[in-house]
Amino acid sequence: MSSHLKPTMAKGAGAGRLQVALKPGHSLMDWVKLKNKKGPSLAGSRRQSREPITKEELAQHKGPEGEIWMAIRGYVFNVTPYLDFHPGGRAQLMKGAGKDATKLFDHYHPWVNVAGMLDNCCVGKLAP
Ligand code: HEM
Repeated sequence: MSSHLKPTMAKGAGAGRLQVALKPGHSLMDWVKLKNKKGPSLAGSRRQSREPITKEELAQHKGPEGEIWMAIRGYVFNVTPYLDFHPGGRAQLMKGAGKDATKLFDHYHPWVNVAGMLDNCCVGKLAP
């Protein structure tokens, strides 16, 4: 095997990969189309509020019923519509439900542009 192929192999089929099979119609492209569709935002009940969100309010949105919220890098996102689109699966994403998941997020994929991918799901800023 030529050496330039090694990183792809390591990230792909090899051991330690936690990527799941997504349901049909739930690819990254499908998500981008859905989130960019004209219409109401995907932020859910609180609707991209200017009022910062406290840790207590965040903690009320951890399921199993209602919306699932998650704070990453200072912003709170309603990840409910994204659950079935997450390449790491629902269970992994749920680990951060109702809390500041920045550390978990950066542990698995610091390169993922959360603000770009979940812009339409942003509920507001996390209160300091
Ligand atoms: C508790 C929070 C989270 C955890 C524990 C988590 C975990 C994971 C895991 C285990 C994978 C599979 C990594 C692999 O390929 O082996 C993954 C992939 C991915 N996750 Fe998450 N994730 C979290 C939150 C998020 C959020 C909020 C987003 C939305 C922007 C996101 C977007 C992605 C993307 C795009 C991939 C594919 C990355 C790639 O293949 O380069 N994740 N995640």
